[in-house]
Parts: sequence; C-alpha cells; structure tokens
Amino acid sequence: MTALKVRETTLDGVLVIEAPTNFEDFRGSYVELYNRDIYHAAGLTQDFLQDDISTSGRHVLRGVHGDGKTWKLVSCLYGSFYLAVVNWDPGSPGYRRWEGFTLSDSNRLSVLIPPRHGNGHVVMSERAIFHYKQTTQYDRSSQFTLRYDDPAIGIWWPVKTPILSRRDDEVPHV
Ligand SMILES: Cc1cn([C@H]2C[C@H](O)[C@@H](COP(=O)(O)OP(=O)(O)O[C@H]3O[C@@H](C)C(=O)[C@@H](O)[C@H]3O)O2)c(=O)[nH]c1=O
Repeated sequence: MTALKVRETTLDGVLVIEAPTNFEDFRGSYVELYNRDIYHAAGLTQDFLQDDISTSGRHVLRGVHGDGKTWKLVSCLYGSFYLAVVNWDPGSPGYRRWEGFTLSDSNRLSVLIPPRHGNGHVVMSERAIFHYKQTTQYDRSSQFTLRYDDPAIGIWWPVKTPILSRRDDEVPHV
C-alpha cells in the first residue's frame, strides 16, 4: 500500500497531504484524492461523513469559518485558491496563529484542519472548485465567523479587495 506523504505545518495538527495517486498522461490526469485505508495507516482516522463543494469566481473569498468539533479535509478540484487557516482555540499556545497554503488542480494537495480552527479561501483562477470532507453534519448555529482582514489576526491575503458574502462582509472585528 502506498504510504501517505504528509507535511507538518506551523499550526499544531494542521497537515498538508499529497494525493495518494496523481497520474498524468496524454489524456489528462487521474487522481486518487482520498483513500481511507491509506489515511488510516498514516494515523489519520477521522470519520468523514459529508463531502461538500463550492464553486467561485476569481477573487471570491469565502470565510473565515470554523467550529469546535469539525475536522475538515480541504482540496482544490479545479483551478487554484489560497487557503488561510487560523488557530481559534483560546486554550492553545498557538491561539490566533495562521498559515496560508496554495491548493490547485496541479499540486493536488489537501489540508487537514482540526476543530477550533477557522478556514477561508480566495480564488486565484478564473473559477475554482473548493472541496472538503467533514466529520460532522452542517450546523450553521455552531459555526463562528472571523473577519478575513481582522488586524487582530493579521492574515496575509493575495487579494486586497475580495468579493464577499454579506455574512463575511458584515462580521465585526474581534
Ligand atoms: C456549509 C454548508 C452550507 N450549506 C448551505 C447553507 C446556505 O444555504 C448555502 C451557502 O452557505 P454559506 O453561505 O454558509 O457558504 P460558505 O460561505 O461558502 O461557507 C463555507 O465556507 C467555507 C470557507 C467553509 O469552510 C465551510 O465550512 C462553510 O462555512 O449552503 C449546506 O447546506 N451545508 C453546508 O455544509
């Protein structure tokens, strides 16, 4: 069985993971994005029970959202986006630390995000498909929303005036 290639990040528990198979030939590509047995063999035994996608145009920014119980495994199915993850656990020494990642349909990377972290992404290609697996059913009332440009967090974004939903635009600074 292929061993999963996993890289640690500056955020405790946040991992960058290569696709178990990323094959290209004259026809195009074939990607095995998630394989339960290979993930479990690497110690990543989260029980994912929902798959979600969102599609967005260039410079749309969704987030920063999170909750206290959900693990997410984020990938880019099409195009490219910049993903920011922030530790939002007041009990953690890394509280408010953030890191950014570029995910695309060429690097085929996934990012594993533990509970008590916020995530947001901004689309860099003309269109992109954001995909994630999650360990809980959607529960809007348990989610927190952070302002993407909150100076108290200081996330760097490659786009300074992104397109936002009303929810993401109206959220106050912390
Ligand atoms: C997140 C979610 C939304 N929905 C619905 C609710 C609403 O009618 C519609 C659009 O929802 P939103 O405007 O909240 O979508 P969006 O702003 O894209 O929210 C998402 O942002 C990214 C960054 C995440 O990581 C997700 O967890 C989620 O918070 O989709 C579901 O049915 N299931 C879900 O799991």
